[in-house]
Amino acid sequence: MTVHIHPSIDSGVKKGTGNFAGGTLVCKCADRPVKVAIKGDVAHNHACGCTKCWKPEGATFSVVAVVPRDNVKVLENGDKLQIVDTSATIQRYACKACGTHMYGRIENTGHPFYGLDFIHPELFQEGGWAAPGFAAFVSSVLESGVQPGEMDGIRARLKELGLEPYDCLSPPLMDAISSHVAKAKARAA
Ligand SMILES: N[C@@H](CCC(=O)N[C@@H](CSCO)C(=O)NCC(=O)O)C(=O)O
Ligand SMILES: [Zn+2]
Ligand SMILES: [Zn+2]
Repeated sequence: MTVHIHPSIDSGVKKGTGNFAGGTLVCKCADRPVKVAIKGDVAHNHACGCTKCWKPEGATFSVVAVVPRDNVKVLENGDKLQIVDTSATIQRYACKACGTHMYGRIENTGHPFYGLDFIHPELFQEGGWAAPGFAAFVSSVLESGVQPGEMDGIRARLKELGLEPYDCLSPPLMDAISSHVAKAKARAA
């Protein structure tokens, strides 16, 4: 059986150019699409199996990356944006008309990833952004209706695509989170 992960990587992960200067994210609306300008390339691009990240129709995973929040600017039709879940750590700004998440922002200044916004690079009207490098929250796809018996095939396909599967974030990102927590604890002691 064919395992579908995400339309932008199902036929292979396309390498970034290494010098992507940024571009414009565009939602799916034919009328008055929301446009968001991003300066510079994305970092920590990954496939995410969590239930909160936006996935295009039929995808099992999202593809999501981070950029500095100061590099994100709503260009057009920002009146169509609304926060999906104001209680979530990542406040995802989605188009009210088509549901596409345009960027996700962390407002908690104490969060390890404060200062970084989450975006979906497939929404760039330009190509060449840094490719996804791993898969995160893989076991979480079970929360979206994937059957346990499908997990071996999903993990095997992710490996085949060169996206090492993790059930949380990648080791470098988990290390960054724990280092941040350790420093915060040391400061408070
Ligand atoms: N099993 C849960 C996991 C959700 C989760 O913790 N998602 C991560 C990663 S999102 C980008 O990689 C997270 O940081 N979430 C914070 C938030 O979404 O606000 C599920 O699947 O829902
Ligand atoms: Zn839209
Ligand atoms: Zn996610």
